[in-house]
Amino acid sequence: MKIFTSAQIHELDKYTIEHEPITSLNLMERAAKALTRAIEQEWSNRTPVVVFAGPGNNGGDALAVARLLSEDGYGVSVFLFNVHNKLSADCATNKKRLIEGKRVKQFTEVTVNFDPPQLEAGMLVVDGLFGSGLNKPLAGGFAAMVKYINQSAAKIVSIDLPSGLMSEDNSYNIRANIIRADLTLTLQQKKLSMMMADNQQYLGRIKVLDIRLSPEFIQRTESRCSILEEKDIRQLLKPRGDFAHKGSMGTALLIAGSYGMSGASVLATRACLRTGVGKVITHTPKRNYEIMQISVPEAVLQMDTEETIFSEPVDTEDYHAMGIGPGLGTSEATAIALIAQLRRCTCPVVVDADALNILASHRAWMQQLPKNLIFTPHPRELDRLAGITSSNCTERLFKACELADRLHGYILLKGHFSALCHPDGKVEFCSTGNSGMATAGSGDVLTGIITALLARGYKQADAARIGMYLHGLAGDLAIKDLGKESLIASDLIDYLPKAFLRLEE
Ligand SMILES: NC(=O)C1=CN([C@@H]2O[C@H](COP(=O)(O)OP(=O)(O)OC[C@H]3O[C@@H](n4cnc5c(N)ncnc54)[C@H](OP(=O)(O)O)[C@@H]3O)[C@@H](O)[C@H]2O)[C@@H](O)CC1
Ligand SMILES: Nc1ncnc2c1ncn2[C@@H]1O[C@H](COP(=O)(O)OP(=O)(O)O)[C@@H](O)[C@H]1O
Ligand SMILES: [K+]
Repeated sequence: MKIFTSAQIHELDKYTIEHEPITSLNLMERAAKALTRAIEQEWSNRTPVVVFAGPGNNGGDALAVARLLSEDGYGVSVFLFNVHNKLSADCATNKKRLIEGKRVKQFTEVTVNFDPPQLEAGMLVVDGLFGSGLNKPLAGGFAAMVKYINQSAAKIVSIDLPSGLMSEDNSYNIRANIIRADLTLTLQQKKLSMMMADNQQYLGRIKVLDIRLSPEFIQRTESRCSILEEKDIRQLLKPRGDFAHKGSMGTALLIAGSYGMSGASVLATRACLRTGVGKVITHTPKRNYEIMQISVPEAVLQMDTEETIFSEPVDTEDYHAMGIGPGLGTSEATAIALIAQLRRCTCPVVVDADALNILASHRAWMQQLPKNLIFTPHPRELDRLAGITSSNCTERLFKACELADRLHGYILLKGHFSALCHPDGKVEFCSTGNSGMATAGSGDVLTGIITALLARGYKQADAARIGMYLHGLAGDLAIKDLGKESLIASDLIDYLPKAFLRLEE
C-alpha cells in the first residue's frame, strides 16, 4: 500500500473528482457514509455525540457525519468553528444540509467566543477540526479546545487524522496541541505520521476506510513510502524446485556469539536453518563449541582461534551470504577483525547488533565499507551509528534514509513498523509483527532469516523485504497460540514453518 504525501492526497482527490463520475460533494458524502458506518459499528445510538467541525473539508466530513448519525437516531450536538468567516465550499454545503435536516439536537457556529460543552464519560467526541490540510501547529483557541477535549473522559474518534497531527513530519509540531484519539478513521490510506511510534499516543486504534479514490491515479503515482503487504511478499517468493539439493539452496556463514552470548549464535543459526537454506556454517569462539553442537546439530561449526571472542576474519569465497554481529561483543580485537571481515567479504552481508555498535564507535571505518550491505539496527543502534541525539521518530527515519544513501546500503530500522530504507531513498514499512516480539533475541532471529534468504539467492532488497515480513508473520502466528506476554525469541523460529505455509497457501 502506497503512502502518499498530503500534497499527493490532494491531487488524488482532485483527479478522482475530475476523472470519475463523482462530484467533490458526493465524494465527501461517500467518505461520510463510510465514517458513519465505522462509528456505528463501535457505538450504539444511545451514545451522546458531540461533533467538532473545522472550516475545511475535514469539517465538511464531520458535518455530514453529524447529519447521518442524527438520521440514525443518535443525539448529536455540533460545533462548527468558523472564526475567519470562511468555509470550504463543501463544508458550507454540508452546514446548509445539516441545518435544513433539522435533526441534530444542537448546532452552534462558533465565530468569536466559544462556550465549551460539558464532556463526560460515556459520550463520544467526533473530531473533524483539521485533517490533511493542516499546515501549521494548532495555537490559540484551537489549542485550548484540543486540550479541553483531551482532558475529558469522553471517547474520541478522529476523522482522517487526529486534529493537530501533520500527515508527514511532526518534528516541529506542538505536541500538547494534538488530539489524543481512541480511534482514528483514516481515509483511503495511512499517512506517514501514522507509522511513527511517538505518534501512537494520538492515534489510538487506526482503521483505514476505502473511499474508492481513483485506482488509476493510485497505481501510476510514485510514492516514496509504502507498506509491504502479504500480496507483495507472495509475489517475491521463489518456489523450491523438486530437484533442489543442499548444494543448490545456498550456503550461509554466520559470525556470531562470544562468551556469555552463545545464545545469540544459537538463535541466529536455528533461524537461518528454518529459512530453508541448504547449509549453515557458524563461526564462533571455541568456548561455544559444545553449546552449539548440542543446541543446533544441523549446523557446521567453524571455531575461532580465540576461546571467548571473534578475533580473525575468515574467507567468504565458499559462502553465498554472511550474517555478522549477534552476540559478538565489542572488544578491540573483535572490532579489528570485524572491519577486516567486512572489507574482504565477497558475498552479500547482513550487519547486526554488536557489529553495528562497533561501527558506531569507529565511524571513520564506515567509509571503507563495501556497497549493498544490509544493516539491521534497532532505534538505539541507529542513533549510535548515525550520531542522532533526538528521540524524534520521523527525524530518525530521515537519518536512516540519509545513511542508506551515504553507505549505498539498506538500513532496516527495526520497530513496530520496521522500515526498510533503500539506497535510492525509498522506504518500505513492514505490516507484520507485534509487541510480543519485544523480547531479547528477536533481532538475532531476524539476522538468521535474512542471511538465509540472501544465501538462497534473493537480492538484498528482496531478502530484507521477505525477511522482515516473515519474521513478523511468525510472531503474529505465534501469539495466536502463546499470547504476547510469554513469547520468547525461539518461538519465532518455531513458528517460521507456519509463516512459510501461510505464504505458500
Ligand atoms: N483527499 C481525500 O481523500 C478526501 C478528503 N476529505 C477530507 O478533506 C480533508 C482535507 O480537507 P482540506 O484540504 O480542506 O483541509 P482541512 O484539514 O479541513 O484543513 C483546512 C483548513 O484548515 C485551516 N488551517 C490549516 N492549518 C491550520 C491551523 N494550524 N490553525 C487554524 N487553521 C488551520 C486552513 O486554512 P488556511 O490556512 O488554508 O487559510 C483551512 O481552512 C481530509 O482530511 C478529509 O477529512 C474527504 O472529504 C473526501 C476525500
Ligand atoms: N512492538 C513491536 N512490534 C513489532 N515488532 C517488534 C516490536 N518490538 C520488537 N519487534 C521486533 O523484534 C525485533 C527486535 O530486535 P532487537 O531489538 O535487535 O532485539 P535483540 O537485540 O534482543 O535481538 C525487531 O525485528 C523488531 O522489529
Ligand atoms: K480530524
